[in-house]
Amino acid sequence: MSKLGVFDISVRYGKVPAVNDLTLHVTEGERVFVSGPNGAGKSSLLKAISGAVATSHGRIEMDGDLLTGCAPEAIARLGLSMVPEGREIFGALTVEENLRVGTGLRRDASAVEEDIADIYDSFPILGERRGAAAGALSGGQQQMLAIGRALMTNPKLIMVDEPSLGLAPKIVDQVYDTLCALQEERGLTLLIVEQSSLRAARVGGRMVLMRGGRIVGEGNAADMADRDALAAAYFGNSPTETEATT
Ligand SMILES: Nc1ncnc2c1ncn2[C@@H]1O[C@H](COP(=O)(O)OP(=O)(O)OP(=O)(O)O)[C@@H](O)[C@H]1O
Repeated sequence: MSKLGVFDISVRYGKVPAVNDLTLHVTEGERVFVSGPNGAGKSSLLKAISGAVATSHGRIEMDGDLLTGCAPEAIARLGLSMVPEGREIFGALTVEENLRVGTGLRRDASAVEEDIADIYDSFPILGERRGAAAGALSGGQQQMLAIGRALMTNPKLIMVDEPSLGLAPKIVDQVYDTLCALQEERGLTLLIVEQSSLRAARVGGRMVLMRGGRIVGEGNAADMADRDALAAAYFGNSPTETEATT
């Protein structure tokens, strides 16, 4: 069953095209990696889905609900959460205050407490450090906090923009182990921007390769890492173009 449907969307920043006529379908419970070189439009795609940037045409649906034109808060209420690139943690606030950001308007105060307890169950280190300033956490712990905060709206679909950024490989392993465990426990659908095709192959899932705002390759992450599709995109030929010339 299709969880997320992106139909022929484009995103522009003034005259700069970032996403061009892109169509993508994500099935419920699926794990999809979006890869590709810098400037390919990966972040813009995620931002368009979460409502953070407007599309110039096309439409986006989740569970049949139209997301296009909705405010990010309304999209979050429908069950879609985003962990942004760079995490956007409030360093001067405590871990727990970071988790509570945005819950002030929730009427279900007891459910907020339960959600926080659930997050401490999933991330014991956050529970241990609940009173510490978030800025004092390690990079890996901050990534866990950003994921924990995204869980506070009880999403069914989580988008994560470059969870590996700036983290040592061992810590990246832990972040992905946690994401995969959460996916299993909560039946989540995951859409992840990941620069490393090898990493995506190791974690497993479907990989979508972007270049110039378009999808230029798609397949099982392990197969994609084996092929030269990624290199082709980096060096200027789409996989189809490469095949045509060999
Ligand atoms: N706020 C902005 N204003 C103007 N142009 C932008 C803005 N954000 C992104 N762009 C441009 O849009 C295009 C796509 O950028 P985007 O950040 O979506 O790509 P990306 O694949 O996520 O790259 P990276 O891996 O470097 O984050 C690039 O040409 C970029 O320079």
